[in-house]
Amino acid sequence: MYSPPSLLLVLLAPAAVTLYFLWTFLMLVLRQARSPLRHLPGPPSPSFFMGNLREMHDQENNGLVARWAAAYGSTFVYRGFIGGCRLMTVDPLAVNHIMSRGYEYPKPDFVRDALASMAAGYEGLLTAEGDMHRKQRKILNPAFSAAQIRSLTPIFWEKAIRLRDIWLDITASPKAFFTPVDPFARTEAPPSPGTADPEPAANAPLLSPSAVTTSFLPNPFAAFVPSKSSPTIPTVRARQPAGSCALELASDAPCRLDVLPWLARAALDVIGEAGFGYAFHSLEAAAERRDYESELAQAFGVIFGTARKFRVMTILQVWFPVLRRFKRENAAMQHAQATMRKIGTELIEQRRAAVAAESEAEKRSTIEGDKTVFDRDLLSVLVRSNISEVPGQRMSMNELLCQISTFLAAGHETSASALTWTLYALARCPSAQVKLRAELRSVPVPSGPSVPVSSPPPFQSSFPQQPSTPASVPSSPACSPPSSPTSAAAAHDAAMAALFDRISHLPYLDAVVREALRLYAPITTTMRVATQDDVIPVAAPYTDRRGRMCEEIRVRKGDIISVPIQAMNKGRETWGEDADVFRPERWEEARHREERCEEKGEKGRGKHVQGLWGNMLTFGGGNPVNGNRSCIGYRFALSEIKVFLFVLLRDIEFSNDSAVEIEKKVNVVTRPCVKSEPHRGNQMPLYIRRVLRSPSSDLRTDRHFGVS
Ligand code: HEM
Repeated sequence: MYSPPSLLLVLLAPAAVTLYFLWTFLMLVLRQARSPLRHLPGPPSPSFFMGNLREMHDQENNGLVARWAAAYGSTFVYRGFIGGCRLMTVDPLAVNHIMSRGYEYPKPDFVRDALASMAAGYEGLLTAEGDMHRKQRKILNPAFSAAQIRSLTPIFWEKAIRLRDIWLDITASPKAFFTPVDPFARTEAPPSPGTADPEPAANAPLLSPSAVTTSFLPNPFAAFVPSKSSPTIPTVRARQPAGSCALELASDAPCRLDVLPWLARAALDVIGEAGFGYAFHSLEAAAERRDYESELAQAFGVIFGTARKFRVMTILQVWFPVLRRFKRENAAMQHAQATMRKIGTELIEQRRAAVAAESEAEKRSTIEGDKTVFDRDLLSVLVRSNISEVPGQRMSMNELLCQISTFLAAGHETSASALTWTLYALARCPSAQVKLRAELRSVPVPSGPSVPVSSPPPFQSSFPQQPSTPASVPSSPACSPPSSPTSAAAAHDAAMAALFDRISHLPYLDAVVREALRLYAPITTTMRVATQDDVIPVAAPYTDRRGRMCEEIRVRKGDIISVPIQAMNKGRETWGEDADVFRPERWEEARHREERCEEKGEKGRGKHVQGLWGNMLTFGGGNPVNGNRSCIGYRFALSEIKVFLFVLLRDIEFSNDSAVEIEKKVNVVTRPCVKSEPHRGNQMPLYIRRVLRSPSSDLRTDRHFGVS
């Protein structure tokens, strides 16, 4: 029976709530006022409420961090909400100290919250902290070993070849093609169904979703717009790009193509199959202009794509954690999350059965003295950890489901962004492109009869998938003629594996990838919070606001720290006066310098930043003992990028229209935008054309779309 709340309760409840808010606010203001960071130099704050956050919105295009560093030194503070000081440092020693203490300097709660909505919770590798993270990292590491990544390369080859063939088809008949909807274009308001014009005039405004970015909160990745309700966007226009030069003998007129959605789709297909044996068929869906996407792709898009607008509530949730419980989730989001869970569970169950069967077979083969290679692909690793009886190696079902979302998200948009910017850099630097193509073409590729590529069996869902067509590439001429499909496949795999090894060590390809990832780091900034008072060493002493010379940075528990990855990758002290210029040769020069030093028995120049890769922070940094938060998928990404560049660049010439100004828009991942067309959202229009004397028959795939 309903009993009315007592009057005392009615009076006390609002008072308690008010007290909570006042107390929390007071504590926050007090904490900020007592932070030793307040003594550090830094730019003036244009707004009490927003601090410098609005200024930072466009920091990747206006060199803000470099300007601040020039004005205030390598270590300074900027202001966050209600004037809170946030540390920003480009000092390598300080950055190493922070990044190598992943558990003492975790991601701030508001960053974790934003990532958690993308990674479906707090139990994925991106969002887990402390012991849970340590355990997960240990379990997952084998799935990202060099040998394991090598075994995934057939999928990279297949997708790269498919994309190349689609693009070559486009160069052959540009009018027949349309730019697909970017599966991860951030949308503000999805266009209403039925507005799509299948063949609008070439100069018609593009009905692209408009971009929404917030620089102060790392928003979950982006929006998937099911093509049913989305416009088809014609950006293929036969027009000579201003300032383009004939790089080599090229056929056809160059046609304008928004490469971003194609690369996003290719990368999604790669991580789906390589990570979980799930065939998104995202490239095919676009190439065949199908009006449906896979069930998981749709759900994925809704979850990651809900554009997070700047709301007062968002800020309040940063200050008052209790408000985070009142996050609204609409019906579409709930449905998408349920779908993700359902498919995730099905994927896991399917693989669990396979792993159990394999386990039995292994037991038998051990008895018989035979040796079975145990699968180490990501999903199998996850599933095995779920059934493990060792507590330290066991992940719960919820952790498993979080990892699926985490890796789908973390593993595809970053790679797509990296590839997009690399093509852009090469389009703007014809000499580098020609040099790279010459190197790539100097590598003989296997030729011969087509044989099926061995890739993980596609996941069977209720989604009306196309029958999976295995990619085919020729087997190596060096191999003896295949006597059976199995031996032919093995021969082919061996030939392609050898080709992969070869391209992994191509010096100019490596230099191009490094230089592109230096200048166009897909993740431009990361944030950390101090969990205890600490003293951070610096390489360059600085003068604080009181005129004192400081040789360290004092931080207090709760202080927020920004690590400007991109700005550090462009630091003149490390990279020289031409740090802003795309010049792959700098990597060759550095290598020669190091070789000379080694010959003389001297130590090299030494690392400036102990980043995971190439002295850069592009893939983050970390220390296995005290919290390794560096990118677990960096080998995966580098292999994927190199294979795609190898396949695409050999046959296709890329150029750009120098009148079209491209800007960076940061939304966790850095994506391109045309400055004069912000309403069109993220895009990267380039001009492509087939390079003549193309060895396009060298690397082939059984295409079930397009023309030859
Ligand atoms: C060019 C491509 C990529 C770039 C530039 C990149 C960059 C990064 C960076 C900077 C971090 C650290 C973030 C931080 O500390 O705040 C990170 C973490 C991570 N990356 Fe990547 N990533 C790429 C590709 C991938 C791929 C392909 C995968 C998976 C297949 C992946 C999975 C992850 C995961 C799971 C984490 C979290 C690791 C942890 O906290 O232990 N990334 N990535």
